[in-house]
Amino acid sequence: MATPSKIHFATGNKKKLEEVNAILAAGAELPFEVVAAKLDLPELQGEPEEISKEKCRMAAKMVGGAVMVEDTSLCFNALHGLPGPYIKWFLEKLGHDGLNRMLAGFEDKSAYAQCIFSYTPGPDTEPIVFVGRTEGRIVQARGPTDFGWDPVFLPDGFNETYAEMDKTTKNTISHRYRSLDKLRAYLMSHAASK
Ligand SMILES: O=P(O)(O)OP(=O)(O)OP(=O)(O)OC[C@H]1O[C@@H](n2cnc3c(O)ncnc32)[C@H](O)[C@@H]1O
Ligand SMILES: [Mg+2]
Repeated sequence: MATPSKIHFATGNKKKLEEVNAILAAGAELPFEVVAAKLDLPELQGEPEEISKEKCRMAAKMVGGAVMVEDTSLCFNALHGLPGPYIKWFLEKLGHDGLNRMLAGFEDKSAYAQCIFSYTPGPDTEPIVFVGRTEGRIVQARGPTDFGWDPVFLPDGFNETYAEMDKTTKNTISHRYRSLDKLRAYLMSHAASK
């Protein structure tokens, strides 16, 4: 189905919205407009791709139009991918220090951040999924604490945590950038030619 002129980004997270806007603004001019829909969507459980699609279907019903949603996981390799989609609660209950302590008994501190965008042009269409990953490791918290687990995630190839680095740098290497870039390419290639 052709890309509509207006797509709702359904999220309750202001920081995600800021990054999505910044990432999209840094690229080519878009043939569609992204508008924020502050919906309080349930935190579903299950496999990440299924969670994301179901959330997208629910949001599309609520807004009655085209929707994109996004879910972010933080996966520790020593724990076979956990906390994964449950990172929100682990962070809330344990804090940055607790996330480090979870890995205290393991030599392997490697982790990856994963972002899944789902998009649907409307409530009656099956959502499609775009996955982006950034590899790194878990370190003691460094940098500003205004966005989730940014202070404890050190992306591979960098000496600064997500929290310490420039926003513009994070937005060219992040899990969010990598999945949103795929969604953007899809939307651009499906835009009706004028
Ligand atoms: O309404 P939604 O879009 O679901 O927003 P949310 O805050 O509930 O977000 P998630 O369900 O995706 O949960 C992911 C958790 O990881 C945090 N998070 C998401 N993206 C992040 C990023 O790029 N850096 C650090 N923390 C992030 C976020 O604050 C949550 O605690
Ligand atoms: Mg959520």
